[in-house]
Amino acid sequence: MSKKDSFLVNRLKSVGHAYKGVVHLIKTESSIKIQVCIAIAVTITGFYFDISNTEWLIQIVFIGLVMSLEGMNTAFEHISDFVHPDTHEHIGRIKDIAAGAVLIAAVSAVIAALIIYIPKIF
Ligand SMILES: Nc1ncnc2c1ncn2[C@@H]1O[C@H](COP(=O)(O)OP(=O)(O)OP(=O)(O)O)[C@@H](O)[C@H]1O
Repeated sequence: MSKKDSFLVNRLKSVGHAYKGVVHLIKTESSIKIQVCIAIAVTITGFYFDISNTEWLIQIVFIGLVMSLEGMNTAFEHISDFVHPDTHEHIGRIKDIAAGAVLIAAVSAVIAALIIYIPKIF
């Protein structure tokens, strides 16, 4: 196998691992399931209100941002529970900060959605 082939094969394998991670996340995390439902609902709403290309871009970026941060938050929870299964102040803080990052993105996404849709509804 040439060097180029092995590079491509390795990239494909990495995508496969990442795909497995996404499937695991969706199967096991209730917050991600809710976020997928919200993503589907706002996508339907986007088509209904015929939002502009810029509004689609903002909506897609926020959906990706919230869901990818949720994935990182879950990864932090797994690492925390693995390295320190017992209750510890630092573990609690690490989990709170990771969850806080998701909250910041989610609040920003809600504000962006209000800016996009309120003028179209009223
Ligand atoms: N080992 C621990 N030590 C101290 N506090 C913890 C510990 N585990 C969890 N906590 C506290 O409980 C909160 C919830 O943690 P948990 O791991 O249950 O996440 P969660 O938000 O319920 O996420 P999920 O629904 O994905 O399980 C944390 O943000 C933290 O404040």
